[in-house]
This record gives sequence, structure tokens and C-alpha cells, in this order.
Amino acid sequence: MGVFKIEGGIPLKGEITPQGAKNEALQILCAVLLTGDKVTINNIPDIIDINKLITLLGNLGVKIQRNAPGSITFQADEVNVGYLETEAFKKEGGALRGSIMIVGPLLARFGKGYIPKPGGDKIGRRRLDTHFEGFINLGAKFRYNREDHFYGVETPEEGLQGTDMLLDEASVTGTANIVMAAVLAKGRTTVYNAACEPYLQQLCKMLNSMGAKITGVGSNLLTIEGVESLRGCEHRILPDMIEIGSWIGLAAMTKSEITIKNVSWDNLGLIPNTFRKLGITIEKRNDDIYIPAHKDGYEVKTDIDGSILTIADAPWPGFTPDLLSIVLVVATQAKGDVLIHQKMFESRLFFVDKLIDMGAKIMLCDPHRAVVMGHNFESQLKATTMSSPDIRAGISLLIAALSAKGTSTIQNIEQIDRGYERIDERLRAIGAKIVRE
Ligand SMILES: CC(=O)N[C@H]1[C@@H](OP(=O)(O)OP(=O)(O)OC[C@H]2O[C@@H](n3ccc(=O)[nH]c3=O)[C@H](O)[C@@H]2O)O[C@H](CO)[C@@H](O)[C@@H]1O
Ligand SMILES: C=C(OP(=O)(O)O)C(=O)O
Repeated sequence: MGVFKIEGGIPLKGEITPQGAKNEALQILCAVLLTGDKVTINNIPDIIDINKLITLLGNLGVKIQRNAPGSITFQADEVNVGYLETEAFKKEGGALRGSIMIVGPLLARFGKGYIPKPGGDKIGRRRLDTHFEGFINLGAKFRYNREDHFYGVETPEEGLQGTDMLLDEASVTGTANIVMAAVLAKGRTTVYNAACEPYLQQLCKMLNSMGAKITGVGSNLLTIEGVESLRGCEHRILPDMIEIGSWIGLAAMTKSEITIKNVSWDNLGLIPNTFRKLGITIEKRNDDIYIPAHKDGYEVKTDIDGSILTIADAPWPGFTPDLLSIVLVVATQAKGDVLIHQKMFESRLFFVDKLIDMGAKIMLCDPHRAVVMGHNFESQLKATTMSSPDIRAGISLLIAALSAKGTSTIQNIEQIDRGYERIDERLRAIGAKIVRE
């Protein structure tokens, strides 16, 4: 397993261009299974999770033509659904979370979709009920093999039928999966309590450009008029808002002056204002974010009545759970106290132990809540050796290491590489001392 060695305490300076969004790309790549025509996708990030999904599509028989870095043309005209029943698929399909979204398109177009229990971050329970309840509502037959955790859905003879459904929670990948099945179902489907984050909007826009009829895009009520078939299209993936948030946190905590280029401001929701609540200056310059060097630190704002600031996650347009670990690490050097409340996942805050080892003042109240008492840079974090437990904890530890005094070692960096493209190279380009061993 790879290791990063980081010499911290050095302010960085320069421009960063965010990669294409991992979580959008996972949805979009699965959608190429919905047509036999060519689909060209641009701005695909070169990261482990995405590359694994592309390999999986290739093993299913999807033709893959690489046009240029980040641009690939897919053609799913000779899909081998038999691959779903192989031992190789059982291993491969379970290697990442995003692979769950091949089920909806395969079910809709080929009458069956199978998947082993998907992987992804170990951040607590990650149920799939919303996905499968949605398929069952469309008429699919469901089976689950408890022994090898293998899920399967099949279309009845009469095909999938549109229906009205109210999701039990606004699951992001669940909504994407159901929408991809419903676009080829007979008649009208309505999906209420749908997730509506920008990446899902992007998926719906792409499907509409392929001939689907989806309205309500951006709201939590989607209406889908089923069509017979879809055609090819060209689609560009948005910049990764979680990576953008990571760069904001990194800039503040290392007192660096950084410009993040072409961030697609309109799709950042509460992200800039949440970091502003920590006292971080974020300037909008056209479609860029400019962050000045916070030489005198940053001071947490209190609520209007003076009570302690709480930052919590919520389904979009709420604040994304994927940035809470980063907010938490940045808060360790703020002036003031913050309560971090991770409502969605129950094991995502345990990494604070490592920050406490480095000297951060954090009280983990329970698996969901941590109070951070900021140091205001009066006491620098100490370098240490740590292992990256999940993708966002991993980048948070990397930010802590870049701010800490001395040389830190981060192990298990594959977790970071799952979601951040060439992070070491890009950090070196703005002055960081980081090597991969
Ligand atoms: C590949 C991908 O796109 N992964 C993202 C996707 O995962 P994913 O689609 O797996 O996450 P879900 O939206 O299904 O749910 C995530 C967690 O939040 C809980 N939950 C969800 C909806 C809700 O209204 N209330 C609620 O409590 C669920 O029970 C679950 O524990 O969305 C998550 C939530 O933004 C992100 O952290 C993941 O990075
Ligand atoms: C939780 C995440 O990823 P995944 O859903 O792929 O595990 C994430 O991107 O922060």
C-alpha cells in the first residue's frame, strides 16, 4: 500500500483546476448502458473508483474509445449480460459504491440487473432498500442471496410499468438508479422525495438529451414519461464540488493564497457560505474562487443569539456530508468553537482520534457529533504517522499534515486516490512538499 510523506507548515500559492466530479461521473458512466448508440463523456476524472467502473463496463462488453485525457466514447451495442453471473463480476461489482447504478439501466434495457453488495467508504451502514423498493414498484421481481450478499432484479414479461412512488429517503444513488430504470418503463412514473443535487440534475439533463422525458429536474418531484429507446449524446461532467471544498479547507488551514478555477458557482449550493461561517474569506471572481492567505487566521461566527455554531449535513440543498470531515479539520485551527453534526453516517467521525493525537482539541460526544475547540494557530498540530480510513477522512488528514509542523506519513493512500486525481502532483505544483512512496 502506498504512503505519502508530507513536510508541513509551508504556505502554498497558485491556481488549481478542479477535476471532474467523481459522484457525477459514476452516475453518467452507468447511463451509457441505456443505449446502443455512441455516448461521449468529457471531463472524466482519472481516479481509482472511476477507472474501476470503466473496467467493469468494458468487461460487460461496452466498447471504450479514449479520445483525449478525460474524454471517452462508449458504445453499449453488444452487452454481455451473462457476465453478471460470473465469479469475476461478483468480485469486481463489489469493489466500489457507484457500481450499484448499473442495475437500473441493465434492468430497463436487458430485463435483468444483478449486483454484489457494493463497496465504497466504510462509514457506517449503507442501505440499498430505496433502490430495490423503487425497482419493485416498477414491477421488477427481486431476490437477495444472503449467503453471498448478491442482489438481483428481473423484469416481468409485460415489462417495467410506470407508477407513482414516494421514496423512503432522498437517496442520491437510489434516485439515479430508479430514474434510469423508469426512463424506459411503459407510461408515467413520478418519484417524490427524490434526491435533487446537481449531479442528479446533470444525469436527468443527459438522459433528456438522449430522448428521455423527465420534468421537475432540480426539484424533489420528478415526472418521467417512459420512451421506447434512447439515442447517443455528448455530455460534460461538472467540476467536483467536494474537491473544491477540500481546496478551500486546505487553503485556509495552510494560510495559502489559492485560486480555484472554473468552479461552476451556481452548483456549489451552501458550500461557500458554510466555509465563510468558519471565518474563511472566499471571493467570487467570475467563475473562480479566490482565497487570500489567512495570515491572521480565521474566526468562527456564532449564531445570531451568540450560541455555538453548528455545522450539520442534510440532503441537497443542505450541506453535503462529504465535506464535514474537511470542515472539522479546518475548525481545529479556527478561533472559536464549532459543533460538527454528521447526521447521515454513523462511523465517519472516528478519524478524529488521529487529529487528537496531533494535538487538536476535539470532544467526540457520540458517533454523530464532535465539538471542536479551535487553536487559533496558537499551537500548531504535530506531525505524525496515520492511516487513511476513508476518502474524505483521508484528505482531511492530508490537510492536517500539510498544516502540521514536521514530517507526517499517511498510509493507505489508495483511499485518497479513489477520489482525488494526482493529488500529490497537483499539490507539488503549488509548492507543497509531498512525496509518494
Ligand atoms: C457514489 C455517490 O454518489 N456517493 C454519494 C451518495 O451516496 P449514496 O447514494 O450511497 O447515499 P444515500 O443518499 O443513499 O444515503 C447516504 C446516507 O444518508 C442517509 N440519508 C439519506 C437520505 C436522506 O434523506 N436521509 C438520510 O439520512 C442514508 O440512510 C445513508 O446512510 O450520496 C451520499 C449522500 O450525499 C454521499 O455521501 C456519497 O458520497
Ligand atoms: C462516500 C463517498 O464515496 P462513496 O459513496 O463512493 O463511498 C464520498 O465520495 O465521499
